[in-house]
Amino acid sequence: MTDLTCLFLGQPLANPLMNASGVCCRTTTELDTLASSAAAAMVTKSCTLEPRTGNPEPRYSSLPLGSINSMGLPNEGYQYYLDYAERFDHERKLLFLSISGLTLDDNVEMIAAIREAVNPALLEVNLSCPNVPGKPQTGYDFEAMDELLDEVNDAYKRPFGVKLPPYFDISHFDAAAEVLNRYPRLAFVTCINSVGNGLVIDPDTESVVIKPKDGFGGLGGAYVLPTALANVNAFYRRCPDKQIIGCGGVQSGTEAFLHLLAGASLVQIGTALYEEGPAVFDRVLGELTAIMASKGYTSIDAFRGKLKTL
Ligand SMILES: O=C1NC(=O)NC(C(=O)O)N1
Repeated sequence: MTDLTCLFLGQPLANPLMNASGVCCRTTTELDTLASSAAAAMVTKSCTLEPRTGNPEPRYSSLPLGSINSMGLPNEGYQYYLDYAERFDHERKLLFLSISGLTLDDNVEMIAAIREAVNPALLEVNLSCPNVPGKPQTGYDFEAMDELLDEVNDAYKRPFGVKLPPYFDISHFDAAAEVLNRYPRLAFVTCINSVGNGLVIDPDTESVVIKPKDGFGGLGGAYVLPTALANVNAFYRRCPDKQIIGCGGVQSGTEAFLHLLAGASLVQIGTALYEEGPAVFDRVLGELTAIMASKGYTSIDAFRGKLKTL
C-alpha cells in the first residue's frame, strides 16, 4: 500500500500537493475550489495592503513549454484573505496566507493584523514578485531581505516562511541561506517563484505575447524545472532546520517525485493548475502513487531528500 501522507511543521497531511500562490486563489470562489480539491494544502494569492487590479491585460500566456505572466499582484487586499482564514476549517486542509507588501511598512502593517488572528493560517512572505513595475524583488537584495525578515521575526511570534525567487549562482544560494538561517522561526522556504523577466516572442506576429512591461514576465512550467529543482536542493542542503516547499515545472507525478527527491516536503502546482483546473491534483497524485509503487516505495520518507550524486 502506497502511503502519501507527510508531515509539515508537525502537522500530518494526506498528501504533499498544493497550489502555487497566484493560481486559482484570488477569490473566495477560487479558494473554495481548492478547499474541495484533492490537494492537502492551499495558499492564497499574495496580498497587498490595499486591493489591486494588477497590470493591464493580456498579462498571462500559456505555451507548449510553460507560461509567462505579468499579473502585477491583482488581489482583494489583505483583510479579505484574513477574513477567509478566520472562517476556514483548518482541520480540513492546511491553509497558507501569502503577503507581498509593496513596502516594508506595508508588510509590517499586514503582519500586525495577521498576528491578532484567532484562527491563523500559515504566513508566507513573498520576497519575489517580479512583475510590479518599479519594484525590485526583495529576494535579490540580501540586505533588504534581512531587514524585512528581522521586522517579521520581531513582529510575528508564530512559525512563518518565505517565497524565494530563483537563484542562479552558488554564492547567492550561500548568501540567501545565511540570511534565512538567522531566523529559527522561519520554518519553511518555498522555492521558486517564477523565473523573472523572460521574454516570449511569437514568430508569426513578430510580437511579444503579454502587454505589461513590453512583454517581459515571469516564466513557469517546463521551462523552469531544472532551476526549481536546483533551488529546492540548494536550500534543502543549506537549511537543515527548515522545510522546503518545491514549486516550478510540476506537470505530472514525475516532476512531483523529482521535487520530493530533491528534498521538498510539499510540492506546488501553478501553470498546470491554471491550464487543467483542480483535477490536476487527482491526476498527479495517481501518477505519483504509480511511480512510488513501481519503485517499491511505500512512503514518501522512503525517498524524500535522498537524491543521489555521482
Ligand atoms: O510573486 C508573483 N509571481 C508571479 O510570477 N506573478 C505574480 C504577479 O505578477 O502577481 N506574483
